[in-house]
Amino acid sequence: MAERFGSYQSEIYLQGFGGTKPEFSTDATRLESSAEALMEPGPFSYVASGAGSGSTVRANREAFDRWKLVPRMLTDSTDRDLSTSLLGTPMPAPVLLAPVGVQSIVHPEAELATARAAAELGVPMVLSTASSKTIEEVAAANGAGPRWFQLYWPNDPDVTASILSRAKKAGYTTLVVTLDTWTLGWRPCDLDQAYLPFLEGEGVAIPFSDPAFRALLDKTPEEDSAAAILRWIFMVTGTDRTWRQLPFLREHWDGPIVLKGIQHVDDARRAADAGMDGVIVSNHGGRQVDGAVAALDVLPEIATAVGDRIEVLFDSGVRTGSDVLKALALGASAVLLGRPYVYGLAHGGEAGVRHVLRCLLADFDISMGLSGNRSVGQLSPSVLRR
Ligand SMILES: Cc1cc2nc3c(=O)[nH]c(=O)nc-3n(C[C@H](O)[C@H](O)[C@H](O)COP(=O)(O)O)c2cc1C
Ligand SMILES: CC(C)CC(=O)C(=O)O
Repeated sequence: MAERFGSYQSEIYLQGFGGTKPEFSTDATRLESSAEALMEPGPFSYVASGAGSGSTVRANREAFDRWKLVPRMLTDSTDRDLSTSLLGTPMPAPVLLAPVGVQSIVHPEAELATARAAAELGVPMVLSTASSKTIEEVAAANGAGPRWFQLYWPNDPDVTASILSRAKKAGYTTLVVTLDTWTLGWRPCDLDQAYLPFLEGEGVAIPFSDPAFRALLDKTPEEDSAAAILRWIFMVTGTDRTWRQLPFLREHWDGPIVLKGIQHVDDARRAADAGMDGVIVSNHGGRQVDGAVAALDVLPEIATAVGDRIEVLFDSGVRTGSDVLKALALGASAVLLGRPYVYGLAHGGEAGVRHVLRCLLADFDISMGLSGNRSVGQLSPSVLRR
């Protein structure tokens, strides 16, 4: 029988029997509110806010609320199996940790804490290029855990090749290339505080430890960090990377490649035609284009168009076990979790991330069973009503 994540519920109730409440809330929304009280205003609003008026952040949630599950009874879903395998990565459940950069603004152990929590549960983490720790440090913390690497694509081929070869050597198996953030979105909450983590020297551990990047600088990052930071920002922003350059990534990465930030069905088709192995349907958690369509609203058409050719993953707005079920039923093969685990990190480092993951997996496990579903492969739009 597969691991029963739902047993976390009994664990919490049994502790309650002895008078002990869980250390952190089991609810993603309440965890966000308590994180606000814990964190400095700059870092909190950097994590929580979105682009412009926040309409896409809200749309991501509203899209989930429009779909309802229709539970079935007496289906004997006791012996359910949540496990799956994606692009060669075996997973205990169809859930990954989304790439989130600059985690040192949230907790001093940053991505190391996240990597340990993910490894303990066997949940793959996707390490961001904008990480506060190096590729190698995070791999060591993640140990035998599954790990993927997310690329913010530098316009210098030597730097790109060097970063990819470090990731490969350190055991990251799948490459996620983020396409939607070639410049930062218009984010009034951060602008009003003039808060940008990069400018405070956060999120540059990977370039600063990279020999190819360092070779380009007149002074080392230790001698002149401001110049090195600006050089890096200019290298990873701009529009000169297009579909035509994708073969370069294929030449320098021999594992699966997934394009993140796909929102139009024609871009998904183009990714499949270009020989990519998957796409992540995502609007970056509403952080880039204010007014962009909810990611869940474009998932079904993309899954229908390319789901038989490449893997279709999903993120933006996942908060509960039912959300995972809904995204899978609408065609995703797995979902990525963003902000909620960052709030877990803020509350309790590794233990906080572990708690958030265990809550999501327990909720998913229980919601699968109670709605009469035994395995993730069995989910289809027929379990939903709009
Ligand atoms: C603070 C923060 C930093 C992020 N950093 C990255 C990043 O470095 N690379 C990336 O591809 N996506 C990044 N994302 C986007 C996430 O990978 C993901 O798409 C998004 O958070 C999903 O939405 P959710 O937060 O509603 O779950 C970041 C998101 C947040 C909140
Ligand atoms: C360091 C940033 C570029 C991370 C990011 O993707 C974001 O803030 O949305």
